[in-house]
Amino acid sequence: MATMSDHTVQVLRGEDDLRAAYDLLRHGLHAPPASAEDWQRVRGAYQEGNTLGVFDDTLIGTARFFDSELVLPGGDRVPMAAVTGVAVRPNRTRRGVLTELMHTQLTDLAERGVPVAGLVASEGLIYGRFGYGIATTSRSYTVDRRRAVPRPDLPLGGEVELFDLDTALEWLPAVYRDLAPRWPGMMTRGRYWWPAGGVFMGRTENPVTVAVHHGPGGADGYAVYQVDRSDPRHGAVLKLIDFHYGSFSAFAGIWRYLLGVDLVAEIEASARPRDEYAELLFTDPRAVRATGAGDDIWLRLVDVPGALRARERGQGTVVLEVVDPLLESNSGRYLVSAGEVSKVTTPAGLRLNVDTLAMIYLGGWRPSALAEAGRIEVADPAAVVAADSLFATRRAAWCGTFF
Ligand SMILES: CC(=O)SCCNC(=O)CCNC(=O)[C@H](O)C(C)(C)COP(=O)(O)OP(=O)(O)OC[C@H]1O[C@@H](n2cnc3c(N)ncnc32)[C@H](O)[C@@H]1OP(=O)(O)O
Repeated sequence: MATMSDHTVQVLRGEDDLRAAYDLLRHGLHAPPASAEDWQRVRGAYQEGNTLGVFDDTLIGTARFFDSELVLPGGDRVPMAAVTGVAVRPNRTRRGVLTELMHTQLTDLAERGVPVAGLVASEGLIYGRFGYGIATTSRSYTVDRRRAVPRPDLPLGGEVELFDLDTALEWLPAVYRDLAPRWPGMMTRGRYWWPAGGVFMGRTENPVTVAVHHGPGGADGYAVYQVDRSDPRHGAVLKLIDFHYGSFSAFAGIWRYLLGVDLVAEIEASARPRDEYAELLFTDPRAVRATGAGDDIWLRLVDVPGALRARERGQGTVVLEVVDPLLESNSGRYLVSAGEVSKVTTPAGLRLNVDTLAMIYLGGWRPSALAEAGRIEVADPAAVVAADSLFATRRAAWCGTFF
């Protein structure tokens, strides 16, 4: 495909090469080599033609993606390349191997016409230079079970049924698919997500339970969890591994169930939506304690005008000058309003890099905050006000899917 002086980048197709790519990833992440059984489970996540390998005398770098769809403000979806499996052999880092991979992958995605790419970053310094920006964020919280009493006005919720993980994995894909997505930034989980997603959910010594909530129309939410009893001084901690629902009533119903699980002192909810207000559930809002916050999904707008057109936009008109050194055809000035996105030659009110555009794309950050921080150059102060209103969303953006 592409060559550097001492590297070649290729699409990996053979079974041995794909397995080597998975082992290289595990090595890079300091995980032990995969057993034959692990590999058999994860193999299905490798979508044909989407895994790159860099070689010198051996495989020294890899990256792959699988097809997904991103839920946009307004509810429409766009195809998203979900990028994952990125690693460079530890004795070959910092000599441009990832750069080569990212350039090859993004050029390929642009040729395929994929409008956006997304990833979950292992570190914060890696992906900005390739045009990725933090598009969604999350907060983590714990609930003190003994203090958490449901408010009397809380919806009652429905019945909860319990399953072990292997049984649940047979139909959980359909439950997740049929839930109404509540947050911009959520993604579809197709057949290439579940093999690795299932392994990820089961990665604990403790039994994993799946609680499925049934509302009037059938399954409308579920919580995958494990209970950790390793610290007897604190009592057991129920840890949510995957938690999705299509309505507030399902949210409340699942919480009612979780509060009833015996021996549990605390319930830990990690990487949840910033506006998932568990505080609203309980008579004492301080039963909920925020324990952290962080970046969730990073996005790369591969086709800037296509991506901008696809999302619902608020009131206002602004001319944005976008700078994209890696995918040059994105660079230029765009008039953006509720009804129009078009390339123009008129002066721009705001100038920003493509990674910063990804940060405002799902409403995850306010343009005015980014302007204040120097991430957006302001030629016309009125353009900041317009951009705030154009890109605002009703709910905080959240992805909630690990890959
Ligand atoms: C989506 C996912 O899969 S996330 C998982 C990512 N993988 C991992 O974290 C596994 C462990 N890490 C690695 O395998 C490698 O260090 C990688 C893939 C992160 C980086 O690969 P490299 O080949 O070293 O990157 P490359 O040499 O192209 O670096 C390009 C630039 O980014 C910088 N950079 C790369 N990785 C990092 C990092 N982790 N921290 C800080 N800077 C970094 C380099 O210093 C370089 O900067 P420069 O151009 O100013 O010199």
